[in-house]
Amino acid sequence: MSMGRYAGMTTDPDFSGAAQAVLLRSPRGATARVSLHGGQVVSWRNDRDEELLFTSSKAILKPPKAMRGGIPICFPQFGNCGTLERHGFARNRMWALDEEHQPFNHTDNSSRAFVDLILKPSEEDLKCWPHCFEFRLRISLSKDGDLSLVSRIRNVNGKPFSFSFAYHTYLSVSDISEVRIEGLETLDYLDNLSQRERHTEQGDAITFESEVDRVYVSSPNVIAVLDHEKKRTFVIRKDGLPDTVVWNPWEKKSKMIADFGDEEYKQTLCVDAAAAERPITLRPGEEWTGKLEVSAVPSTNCSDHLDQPGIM
Ligand SMILES: O=P(O)(O)OC[C@H]1O[C@@H](O)[C@H](O)[C@@H](O)[C@@H]1O
Repeated sequence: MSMGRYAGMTTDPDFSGAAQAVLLRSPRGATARVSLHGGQVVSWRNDRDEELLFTSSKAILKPPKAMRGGIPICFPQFGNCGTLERHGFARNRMWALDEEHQPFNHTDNSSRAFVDLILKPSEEDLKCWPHCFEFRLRISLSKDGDLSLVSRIRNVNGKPFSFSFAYHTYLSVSDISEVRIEGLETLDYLDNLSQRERHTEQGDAITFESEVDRVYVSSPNVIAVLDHEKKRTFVIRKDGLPDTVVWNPWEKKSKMIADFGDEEYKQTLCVDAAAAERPITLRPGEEWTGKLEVSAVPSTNCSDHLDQPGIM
């Protein structure tokens, strides 16, 4: 693996998974670990070394399946809406470092630690999803430790293809009953717990008392997840991704998931920037970009962050 051409990046000697991983370190000491298996962010820590993403104590760190936690990439299918394995194959594949290192024009890299990964379909992938693509993923940490993921998917096929997508983000929270989401009020959502029936959210911030599995459609590009007990707010910004998926398996479902602890539903909330309701279609030669940026800020300062409109 060539090092040094990626700012702030080294191989990760501490990662106990079987796949190779890299460690990003921001100038102020925040870190992110990225596994080449799945192109998955498996850890994100602030400059006080507090972990901000959830990893299950029962997570299986060995391929072929994605580890339970961090940020698995769902592509080319979100959920079970299609013929592929749930959430598509990208999260279960080995990614490579992108040696071509193409410039991502919209990003100022001078103060970021970053790594570029690439996924191309294997012969096996093409048998179940016969579309040639190049998926470039840049994962970066800003000077202040904000985590960003930029995906660029190019159609290198002779025919159009369509896909759905999500950054399946397992946030670490103190206790799910102390958490609320602001920014999804009054929106329509598809309820995965009742055959994707369409409902409209009430006017209040979203809180949690039971299993939730919803696709909020056409959601705003900035939302906030407030953790009252930790006095921490995650500010989630997205671009190119119309929907937000909110998932917590709660008590009964947790017990049915082999690589998830019975009580761990209390310590995590999945909030995914996604293109889930309507697929994205790319004509030959076209490229799509979908961005996610997550900041973790003390709740008292979060209004400053919510006022900042742009992403990356
Ligand atoms: O267990 P998996 O395949 O990682 O999926 C976890 C969950 O991911 C969520 O995004 C889906 O909305 C849920 O329906 C699903 O159960």
